[in-house]
Amino acid sequence: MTPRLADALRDAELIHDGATLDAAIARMAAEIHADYRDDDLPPLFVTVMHGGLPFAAQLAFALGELGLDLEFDYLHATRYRGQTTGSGLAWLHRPATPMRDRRVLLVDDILDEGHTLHAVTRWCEDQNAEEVRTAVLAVKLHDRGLEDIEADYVGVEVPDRYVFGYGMDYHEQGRNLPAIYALAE
Ligand SMILES: O=P(O)(O)OC[C@H]1O[C@H](OP(=O)(O)OP(=O)(O)O)[C@H](O)[C@@H]1O
Ligand code: HPA
Repeated sequence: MTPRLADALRDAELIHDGATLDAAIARMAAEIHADYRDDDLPPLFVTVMHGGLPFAAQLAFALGELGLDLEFDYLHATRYRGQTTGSGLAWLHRPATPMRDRRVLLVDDILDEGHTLHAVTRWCEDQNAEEVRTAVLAVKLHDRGLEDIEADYVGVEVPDRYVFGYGMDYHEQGRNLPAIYALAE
């Protein structure tokens, strides 16, 4: 039987509340705006589904308020598939927009071991993107990650525990919680 979100939430620890995440996203938007505002073309803003969706939406509105236009696309690559440990990466959807000579900004919820961002960054580079940058809402603190994988824009840090909320799932539940929680240990 699928574990229930309500049971997990009862014992979970609140790691970052909504106000903290809003502030982190506003700061990231200011950094991104400063880096892209002089470009002729808008950045190709690629949401990594499913987890990146809520963060990407908030970040896109924050950038719109600052006056930075974006061209949207998305990809879906998953290695957790509703589980709490990762395995091989499966591509479920690749972006359709030609990337040649574009500045691509990949937007995801979490950088954990780094395999997902590494693979999707490499794929965009193989499409001859001019540049590929990454924005993640959360980075997990541990030393199991791929070497040399760092996001260009980071919202918050989370402890080395399974976290959920703000896009991240607990057995495909809880993605629309407006805060980040850690499962009880
Ligand atoms: O750094 P990593 O260890 O590779 O983990 C990070 C990835 O894992 C999650 O995706 P998931 O595979 O759960 O797919 P989902 O977004 O559809 O839930 C998350 O959204 C990141 O894309
Ligand atoms: O801690 C996590 N929570 C949710 N999804 C994830 N994908 C990688 N790590 C995590």
